[in-house]
Amino acid sequence: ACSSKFVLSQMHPMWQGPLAVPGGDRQSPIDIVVRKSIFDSELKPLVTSYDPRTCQQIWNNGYSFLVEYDDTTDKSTLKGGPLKDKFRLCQFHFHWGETNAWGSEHTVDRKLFPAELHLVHWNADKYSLFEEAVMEDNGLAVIGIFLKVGKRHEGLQKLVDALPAIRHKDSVVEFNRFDPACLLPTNTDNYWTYHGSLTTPPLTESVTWIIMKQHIEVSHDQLAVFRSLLFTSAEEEAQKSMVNNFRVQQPLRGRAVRSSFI
Ligand SMILES: NS(=O)(=O)c1c(F)cccc1F
Ligand SMILES: [Zn+2]
Repeated sequence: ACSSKFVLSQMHPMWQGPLAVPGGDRQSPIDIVVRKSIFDSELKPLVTSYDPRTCQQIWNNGYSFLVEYDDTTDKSTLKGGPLKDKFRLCQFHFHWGETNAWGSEHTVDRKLFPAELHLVHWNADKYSLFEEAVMEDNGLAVIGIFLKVGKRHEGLQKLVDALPAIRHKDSVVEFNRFDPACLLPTNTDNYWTYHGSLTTPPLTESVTWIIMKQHIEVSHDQLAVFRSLLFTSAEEEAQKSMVNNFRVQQPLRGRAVRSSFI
């Protein structure tokens, strides 16, 4: 699975990261200005094919919590949409705030959501490992899904129930048979797409972002459990609650944001 050692390299909750990234003209996240996005009729519907049996573990990496999948075969894949190649799911994780007023990384016409889900995939047609793909400009495809507070998300509850076991940084528990498809919105045909970067170190500009127009709903209590996680390990004295683990928005630098819908 794609061990996100990359994310380990930063600890600070309101991580701002290096001010300038070498050649950083396609950084993420960004604000999506709807009226400036360009409808592209060539954009296809997304094709996801996820096998819950490839779900392996859930762990706290000191920045977010990750659900990791076995990406040694083509069992859980993403294709279609803006993508030419077939991508393998390696992990999904979230970003959230200390209150419901903010927490997402991307925004839509400056609208902030309380949280954002990222499903991370790498280009298995061109590369053989996540660690390799992450350095290439067509290496990764990340689906971004906004969370809103509302009714309880039944599918998410299994994941929420596992969080107390990984309260501290570097804790991991076995986690099987979770189908990430249950976290997708009902409509996955409407999305924005643009070329960007990882939003955590090493910030490599290797990501085709696919941001869903339709959000999913989770309950206030489910989100509160996210905030019960800690940035700090069991050994550390001061416990810091894991909140505001999002990056600040980055300049568009002339990039086009395309939409799959009018
Ligand atoms: N946030 S993000 O989706 O850009 C991301 C990745 F794609 C890969 C690893 C860590 C990470 F945080
Ligand atoms: Zn992310």
